[in-house]
Amino acid sequence: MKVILASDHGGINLSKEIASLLEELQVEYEDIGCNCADSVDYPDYGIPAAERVASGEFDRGILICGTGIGMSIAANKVKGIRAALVHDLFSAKATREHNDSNMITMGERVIGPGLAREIVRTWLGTEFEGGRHQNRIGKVADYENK
Ligand SMILES: O=C(CO)[C@H](O)[C@H](O)[C@H](O)COP(=O)(O)O
Repeated sequence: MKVILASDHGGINLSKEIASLLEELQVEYEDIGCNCADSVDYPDYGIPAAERVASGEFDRGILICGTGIGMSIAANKVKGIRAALVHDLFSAKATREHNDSNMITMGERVIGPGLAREIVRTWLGTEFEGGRHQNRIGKVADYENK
């Protein structure tokens, strides 16, 4: 599995934590930044990351900002992206099983690194259930393709 990782300045510390988790798990990943202390704009990182998931270059993406909300809004504008804002373990599992989410977003100002690491571990390790959920995400895709 190939994962793309991105953050704005509000998510930089958590992003480094998640990068080290991906290394521990031996997951192939690319960190596209921001890797900076300066204030930046989350769409400048979230949208390019989402485009690279939508194109098939990466299987999954992890986006981090202060709240996770800005990154979620931005990523979900990209056709083919199902980005879930996740701050608990139940949602991390459910959004893979039910939504086949291909990106998650988290907020460094919302949760600590221990929970964030468990969320990523759970999300990466959970399969989509298909069935009735396939019909539902299909309806979203149909709307997106109109
Ligand atoms: O978009 C966001 C809020 O939904 C992100 O959390 C940003 O990281 C946040 O807005 C950045 O805020 P700052 O005051 O410019 O650091």
